Amino acid sequence: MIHIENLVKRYGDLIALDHLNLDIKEGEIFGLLGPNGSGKSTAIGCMLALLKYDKGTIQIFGKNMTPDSYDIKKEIGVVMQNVAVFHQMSVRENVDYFCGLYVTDKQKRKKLVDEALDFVGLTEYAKKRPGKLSGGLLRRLNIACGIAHKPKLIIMDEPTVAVDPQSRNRILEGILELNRQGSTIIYTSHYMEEVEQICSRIAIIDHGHVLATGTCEELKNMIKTGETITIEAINLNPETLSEIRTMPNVFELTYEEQVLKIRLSGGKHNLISLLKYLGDHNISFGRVFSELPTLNDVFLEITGKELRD
Ligand SMILES: Nc1ncnc2c1ncn2[C@@H]1O[C@H](COP(=O)(O)OP(=O)(O)OP(=O)(O)O)[C@@H](O)[C@H]1O
Repeated sequence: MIHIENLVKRYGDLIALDHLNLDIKEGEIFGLLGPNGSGKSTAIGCMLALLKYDKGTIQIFGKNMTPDSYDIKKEIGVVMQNVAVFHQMSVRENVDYFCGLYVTDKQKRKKLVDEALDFVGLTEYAKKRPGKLSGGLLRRLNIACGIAHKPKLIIMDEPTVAVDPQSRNRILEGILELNRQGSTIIYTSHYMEEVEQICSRIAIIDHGHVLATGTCEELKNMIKTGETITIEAINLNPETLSEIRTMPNVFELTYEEQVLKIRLSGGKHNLISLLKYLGDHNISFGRVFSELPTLNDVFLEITGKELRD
């Protein structure tokens, strides 16, 4: 559905996209995951031909995307990071206006607008002005405006930023439903939990470059970390730390602010062995956590820094 090859975009001296390559298939919810400033919004702007780029090609539905590719654009729905609605119009009039850019038949549009309002749970607010809506409801209105014309491809740029948990869940559920109804979705976020929850495939990007692509499982299998064990323990001495470091499967150990963090490369019964070691050496400890790898671990291993930074 989308093929992006060697995309380069500069803002003056800054290289925002550095030979970005992406292939997105029909039916996917494709996550673009990267920290702030990694180039997600710029990539979207280029895909939509809203930004000029310096090098590379972008094909959507098998055709080159250009600013006047109206046949392609009418099949795309966009939900941008910043809420863009008209405050002097009602909720319903806003959705009707944006839907009207694609659908001229009034009867057909009425049905689509009703469906979109119902879909985002704003039917009861239809006559209200956007200024009367909470932040979460405003985001839902932004989504209704972008999807009412039932596009084949929906591009969402961080639609849940600064949204309360209830609206966030509603938005994520809505995205899954849109996908079930047949839309392919591109979803950008720096929240790894969201991406993990809804995306069928993910590209991790940093500095305008794709670092890894795959399903969540595939990405986690690319890294050495199989398990991370965290133990609260006070005043561990260097001898203890070096003994733990030599235990089977341990490949990294840190001890900061009385918290011991051990990364292990797979293996079984790691936690039991560690607790036995602490017990045998009369070392008292507080809370203990064992975690399977997250997308943050994938990012950390590839870049050496946290996704949350
Ligand atoms: N109009 C602009 N002029 C100059 N630099 C820009 C412009 N827009 C973005 N940048 C820079 O390009 C880089 C990529 O930014 P971009 O907004 O695409 O990243 P992002 O991953 O979408 O981040 P965020 O989640 O914060 O929106 C950043 O270094 C950013 O400061």
